[in-house]
Amino acid sequence: MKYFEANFDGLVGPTHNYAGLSVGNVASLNNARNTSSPRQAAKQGLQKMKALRDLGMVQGVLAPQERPDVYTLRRLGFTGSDHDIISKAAKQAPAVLRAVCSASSMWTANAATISPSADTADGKIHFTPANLTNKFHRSLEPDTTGRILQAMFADPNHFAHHRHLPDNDHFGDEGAANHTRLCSEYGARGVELFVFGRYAFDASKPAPKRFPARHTLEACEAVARLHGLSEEHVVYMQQNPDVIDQGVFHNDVIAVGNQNVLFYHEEAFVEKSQKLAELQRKFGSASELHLIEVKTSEVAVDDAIKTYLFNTQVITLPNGEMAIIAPTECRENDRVAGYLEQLTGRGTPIRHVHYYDVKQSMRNGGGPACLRLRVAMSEQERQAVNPNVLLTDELFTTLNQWVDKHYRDEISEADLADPQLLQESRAALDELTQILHLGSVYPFQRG
Ligand SMILES: NCCC[C@H](NC(=O)CCC(=O)O)C(=O)O
Repeated sequence: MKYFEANFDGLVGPTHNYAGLSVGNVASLNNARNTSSPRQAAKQGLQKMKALRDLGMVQGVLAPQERPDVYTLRRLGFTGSDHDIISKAAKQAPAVLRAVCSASSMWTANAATISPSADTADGKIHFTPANLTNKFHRSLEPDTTGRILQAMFADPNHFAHHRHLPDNDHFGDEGAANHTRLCSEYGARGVELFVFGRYAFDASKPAPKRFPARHTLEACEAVARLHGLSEEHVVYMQQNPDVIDQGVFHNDVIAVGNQNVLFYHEEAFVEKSQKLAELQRKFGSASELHLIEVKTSEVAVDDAIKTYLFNTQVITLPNGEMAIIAPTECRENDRVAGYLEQLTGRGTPIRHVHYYDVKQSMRNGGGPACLRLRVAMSEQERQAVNPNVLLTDELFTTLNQWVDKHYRDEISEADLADPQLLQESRAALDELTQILHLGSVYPFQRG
């Protein structure tokens, strides 16, 4: 049977803005309070999705969330009509209003962790939404994410959905941004590499000092248990606390893998050689595992963070060759562009580099890899996916028209206080659930 990897990209929501919400994420803080363009952001995302589809990939769309989140404002004591609540929050708690307006669900690498059927005990694809506890604005995502994933992957014969882990920093879970599956081919059992920032229950272990480690070992272990993975096919690696302190808030800012390739920076991991040897052993010898290590002398951590060299997608094209999908920031940096140029000629499976402009997302610290959730699947499993979320030329046109109809050109901080934004957002999402046949996944549709 044919197996492949599908990418589900987050459609950027109508409230996309720069609120400086993510301490430890350098781009988010540097661009705080700048004016954003939701329309341009959504279109840049759609262009990348279309480009991957044109390369012959299976590409899907993951719907955004309802924002501003007035339900959370109600829980925080704001009362009255939705209009009143937003006005009061704008006056009394502007920082809270900014957080509940975030379109951060666009970074679907943080939506969930997914284990394909070849790896799980019951032969189903398993999904666990990430609880994203470390950032308030992101902790509002998991319930709706879970509903959207269930509406996309509904067939219980093929798909198993778990509830997100307990909402507490001890089980901080950032989803697939810290999870990499290595395998000889997509349909064969793989090794699932879980990367964490700290130990929740052992203060004697290394941890960053300046910026938070969002994801714990204990969260990784819980997800591996829920998904029915075998110990012999799982590796846990700790992120180097020093690079977290430089702004590597997720592993996908410093490493990316696909099939038999792991592309990572020299400084990415704690106990690197020992852990890579374990990975090598668990990977087995069905095919060669390519460990492509980028030295600090080739690209410094700082340049990797600025350009998102590792927040690239490494994809396998239909002809079996691999391509890197990079943000244009990589092409604009001489060192990084030079590195990528020579990489394609080095005899590794990576043969091509393609650059795309996702600047609206990059300014909040989200590159091409942050924008996508990967699901390795068989043709039979693909048949069980809600067909309306898979990108076609027609859906691409429909979604661009939908963006043109509903999205603002610009959003500044003051616009977040405009209650009209909630009405616009709900009207857009109501139409979107019809386009994507998702049913009533949003709180405003559920009464
Ligand atoms: N995987 C990339 C995630 C980027 C995301 N940025 C943000 O939420 C920034 C939002 C803002 O500052 O407006 C984060 O840090 O989790």
